[in-house]
Parts: sequence; structure tokens; C-alpha cells
Amino acid sequence: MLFHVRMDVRIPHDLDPKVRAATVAREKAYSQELQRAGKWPHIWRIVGEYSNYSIFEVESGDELHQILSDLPLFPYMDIAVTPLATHPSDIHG
Ligand SMILES: O=C(O)C[C@H]1C=CC(=O)O1
Repeated sequence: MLFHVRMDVRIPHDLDPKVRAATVAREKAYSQELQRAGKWPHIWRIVGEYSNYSIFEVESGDELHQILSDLPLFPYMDIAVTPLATHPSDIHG
């Protein structure tokens, strides 16, 4: 199943800078592990925002929920998920 996900990062300004840096580093490692595994095939920065648009390819909504819940930045993000289906006009579908 394919999902479109928007993540808006809202790290509190008073978070300890060392905790912030460590959390962002863990987030990057976790994200890249999932990208290498093929579960997170696309990630794009939204210009001018601390946000991304991502595509996830997973078995189920439950799997995606677990992946998103395990993001180190999860406590500091607003996340919007849109399930995707094949478009009838898609020449690849
Ligand atoms: O920077 C972001 O958009 C948030 C998050 C998602 C992947 C990652 O490495 O950081």
C-alpha cells in the first residue's frame, strides 16, 4: 500500500540544543534505514518550511502507524496521512 505523508516539524524552541541535535541525528539514521529497506521511497523538503512530503510503501496502515510512531521526532511533529490508490488513467497502472 502506498501512502502520502506530510510531516510538519515543530521542535520547541526551549528544547536543550544537545537533545535536539541527538534527536535529529537519530531521525536521519532511522529515515535512511527505512529508505534503504524500500519502505520510504520518497522524501522531499517543502520549500521554505521545516516540513516534508513523503511516500511510504508498506503492507498496511498498521505498519505505517508503527513506523511513524517510532520516528524520534514523532513527539514534535504534526502528521497528515493520505492513502493512495491507482488512478484509472495512469499508463503505468
Ligand atoms: O526533516 C524532516 O523533514 C523531518 C524528518 C523526516 C526525516 C528526517 O530525517 O527528518
